[in-house]
Amino acid sequence: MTHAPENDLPGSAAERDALLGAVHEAATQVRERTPLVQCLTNEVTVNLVANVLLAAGASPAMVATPGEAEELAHVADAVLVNLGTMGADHRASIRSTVAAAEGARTPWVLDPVAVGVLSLRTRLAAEILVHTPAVVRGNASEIRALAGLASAGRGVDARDDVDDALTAALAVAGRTGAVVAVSGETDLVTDGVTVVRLTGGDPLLTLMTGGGCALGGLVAATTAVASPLVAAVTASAWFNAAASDAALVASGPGSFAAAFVDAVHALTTDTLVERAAAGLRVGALTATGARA
Ligand SMILES: Nc1ncnc2c1ncn2[C@@H]1O[C@H](COP(=O)(O)OP(=O)(O)OP(=O)(O)O)[C@@H](O)[C@H]1O
Ligand SMILES: Cc1ncsc1CCO
Ligand SMILES: [Mg+2]
Repeated sequence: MTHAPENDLPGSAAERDALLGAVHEAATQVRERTPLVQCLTNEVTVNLVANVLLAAGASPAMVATPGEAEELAHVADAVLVNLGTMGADHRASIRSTVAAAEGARTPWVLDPVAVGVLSLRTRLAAEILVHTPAVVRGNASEIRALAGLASAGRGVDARDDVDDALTAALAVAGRTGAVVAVSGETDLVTDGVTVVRLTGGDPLLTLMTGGGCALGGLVAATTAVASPLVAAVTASAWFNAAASDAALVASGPGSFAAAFVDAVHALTTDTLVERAAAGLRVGALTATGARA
């Protein structure tokens, strides 16, 4: 079932306050519990993903070799699966690891990099989506492609608008049971009923390779300590606030990347929630488009 974006109606102040409280608790728990996040990520951005996870307070493990990746999925607190580069070993590990994570009830997050552009990864994404991911996190073009809608995607970067992806996000959430998080100038997070939009951040995030990949990593870390919806909202808010802080001191994309990792680390949970409150809108849908 799909919904028109205009059927997404504003939520109450109480719902918004409850979500902000849950964001505070989730960020606190990431730092207190240091979740072990197994990352099957791409060769381009692996270092940034690990550094952002460490800066946030999580413990990354880039364990992606067939034969041991599925073993760690039983022990890890969460798993990130990123389709950015598609070597044969990576594909084999992804298949066995998502099955292991599902069996062990370890939450896992899919980042469907460039799905819709290339058929090998598009087929792999469809194949693994049946293994109950907690969150699917991608840009608007990727989420549209996952839903089987026409997408303007050409490479790893989005060519579609986040608001155009709401219908697609709802379709993917309905089909997989996952929370869907769409990143862009405004981020959108939905479980198929609640729709959260977050503004903030900085365009410099798009000139640093791996912004989306690292966001997927932080979403995964947070699924270890919070519900998938709260995890995706917390990670998005954390990125938006840290990017704004980093942009104040950076002189370009290179220094921004270093400043961004510093800002992820420096952000207090109180400040994170204050900044999230300034850029967060909560809405809800029902099957008929009426207020839930
Ligand atoms: N125009 C923008 N202004 C502010 N923040 C943005 C903008 N575009 C994207 N972002 C932020 O950048 C981060 C990464 O999102 P993006 O949509 O670029 O992911 P992606 O396309 O998957 O990136 P990647 O290149 O890592 O694959 C998110 O936190 C998002 O909110
Ligand atoms: C640039 C690039 N190419 C394959 S994966 C990747 C990182 C952004 O998704
Ligand atoms: Mg991406």
